[in-house]
Amino acid sequence: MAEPSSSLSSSKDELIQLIKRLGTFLALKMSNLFSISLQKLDPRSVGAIAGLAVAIIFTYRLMRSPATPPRRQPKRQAPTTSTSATSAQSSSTLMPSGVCSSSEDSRAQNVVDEFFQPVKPTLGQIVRQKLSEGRKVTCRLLGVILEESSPEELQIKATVKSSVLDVLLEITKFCDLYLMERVIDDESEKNVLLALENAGIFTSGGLVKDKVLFCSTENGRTSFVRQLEPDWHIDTNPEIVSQLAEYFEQLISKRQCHGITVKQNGEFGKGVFAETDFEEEQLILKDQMLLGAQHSSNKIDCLVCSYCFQFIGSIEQQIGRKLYLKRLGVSPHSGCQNDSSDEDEDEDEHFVQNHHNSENGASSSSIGTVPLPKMAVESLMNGEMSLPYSEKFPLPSVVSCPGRCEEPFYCSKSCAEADWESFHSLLCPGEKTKSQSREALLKFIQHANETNDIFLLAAKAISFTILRYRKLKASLVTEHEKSTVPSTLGTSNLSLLLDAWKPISIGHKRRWWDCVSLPDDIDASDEAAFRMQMRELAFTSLQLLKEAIFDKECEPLFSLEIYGHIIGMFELNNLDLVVASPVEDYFIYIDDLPNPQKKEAENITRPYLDALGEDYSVCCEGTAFYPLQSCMNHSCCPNAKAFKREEDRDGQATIIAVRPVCKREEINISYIDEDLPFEERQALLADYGFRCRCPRCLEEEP
Ligand SMILES: C[S@@+](CC[C@H](N)C(=O)[O-])C[C@H]1O[C@@H](n2cnc3c(N)ncnc32)[C@H](O)[C@@H]1O
Repeated sequence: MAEPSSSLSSSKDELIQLIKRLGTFLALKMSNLFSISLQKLDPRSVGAIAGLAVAIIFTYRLMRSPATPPRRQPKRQAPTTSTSATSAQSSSTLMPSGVCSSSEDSRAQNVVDEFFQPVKPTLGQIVRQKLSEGRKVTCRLLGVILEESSPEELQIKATVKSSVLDVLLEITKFCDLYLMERVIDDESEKNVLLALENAGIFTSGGLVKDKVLFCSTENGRTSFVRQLEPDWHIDTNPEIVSQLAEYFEQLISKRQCHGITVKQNGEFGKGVFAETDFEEEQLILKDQMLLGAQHSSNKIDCLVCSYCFQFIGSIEQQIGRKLYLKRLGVSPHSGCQNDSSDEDEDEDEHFVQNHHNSENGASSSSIGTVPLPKMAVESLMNGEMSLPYSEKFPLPSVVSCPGRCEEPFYCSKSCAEADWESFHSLLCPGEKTKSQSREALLKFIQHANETNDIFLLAAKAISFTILRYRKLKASLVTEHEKSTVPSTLGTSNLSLLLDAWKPISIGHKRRWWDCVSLPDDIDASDEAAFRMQMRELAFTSLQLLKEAIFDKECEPLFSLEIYGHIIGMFELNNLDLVVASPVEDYFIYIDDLPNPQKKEAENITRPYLDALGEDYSVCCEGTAFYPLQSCMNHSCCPNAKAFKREEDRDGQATIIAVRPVCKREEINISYIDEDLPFEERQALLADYGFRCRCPRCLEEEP
């Protein structure tokens, strides 16, 4: 074994100093790294590893997900999202994709490496081991890759540390590496790029210039990291690491749920942990959704506020509207209508007949729907007719869209304004829209309704980010106008966009077409072609959206990569949005009345109940992304569940303890029906990209 060189001893001194300054955990981590390098590597490599070790001290393990999730058939049990769109499933048009990703190449390389395991591990193997097979790494430049330690120095020159070059090149071989730094001016950017170029990082290593990112603030770096979601981030500034946790602290304090915290769970990314003890059935968290949408097909059944998702109007309006739309034959997908005017006379006949039946105590509600005459339906809709005891179930009155489009309705002016400000102003096909083309918008909406309504939620995510970006920019302009400090405007558009994207960046993501579960009717041999079709479907949807709301300053948002990751985030994180219907409560109330009130009330309500048929009261159904709940990991023996109580009548997610939870315990929910047998559970969880190793699974594993 070669002797340590002098550069090695100075690196060793540097490490000893750092070990003294830092806590036991970090010291252990670093000394492990160092001891391997001392024993197995030649001096040059030892110097390189030691150089990187200085940086790794402040690494932050981020959002780690398994590199190659095992994929199985079938499926998630209750896909809250998207998944596969019907129009894209026809096997006759399936084409093999023939695509081989760079990550597949590097995986192949890994296998080869492992097969021919040399006696001494190579530098590549050690780096890989240290990064625990992480596939994406972000790293700051100052003090880690570069000799310089301040942005001011970069204005004059930039010098790549020779001691880290080998490790850096090694990382670029199997990881997606992004380098980032705060710079003061364009000259600094040029100096950095030149230094990296001269060091051969763009030629010998796999790095491209686009992956060297510059921002004008320290916060910008945090935003980059959030956006890129690396497995590892390497930094010299411990504040950056703590900033990454700050967002969740703010959310927790806003929701006034002080009993929890979000931190790395040490195995599979973020997790939610108890900060206090919880009793069985105690509320752990009420999480306000970040993005949510009612399913298109559910809009006929329930009229809800498009922002908070509570039922609106009145019991009469809920029933009348549903019967009215049913009469018109409105299809949730096409919005098409059948002319039913000729049938009115027949229906009057039915109504009389049915009314008699109900007076005789006969019920047809379980047999099928019995249509009502037009007038009876319309008088319910327009408030002329009121149902007995409906005043016991008051609902907020309906507020229309401020942009004067036909569709979203709200429970209050404040919800209407909040929706307008956050999402809808860009997506409104009404006359006051802020989109660039109402026609294009209508085409996008129609395409989503005909294929997959998850695209409507993805559009919300993009609109949300653009509108946030514009607000952030406007507030910067206002600040600049007030102050005499030189403006940083113009140099920081990307960092501003990343700030706007921050709330969405935190969700665990994979590309939709890579993680969407394979539908039952698609043969495993057609999987590649199916995934290709999903990608193409997303591409078409994105083009339509682009025509409607494209914004040059937010161009990165309109890439297929981002669009795919947004939808993939819904796939892996979303909860079903469920709000119970007050119509059900109403009919139960009538049924529970004592006689003779019950009989009198039923004489009026029975025809409506019969006309509604079996699905007389349907919940509001949709899908939503919840920022805190989405950090909860899965267990087949969970200590919590997402559960709507009687009083939870809006779109918030409610997480309840299912057994006593102790302080510092991780809060787990089950993503699937945990009563299923072991193999079925694992098959369903494969769609989330992991194999469960909770205590129950370990015990039940054959
Ligand atoms: C809803 S997210 C949970 C939060 C996630 N850990 C993060 O960092 O954002 C779901 C993802 O977390 C990971 N995950 C959750 N529970 C897990 C478990 N029991 N074992 C392994 N990975 C898990 C999987 O990658 C899954 O797709």
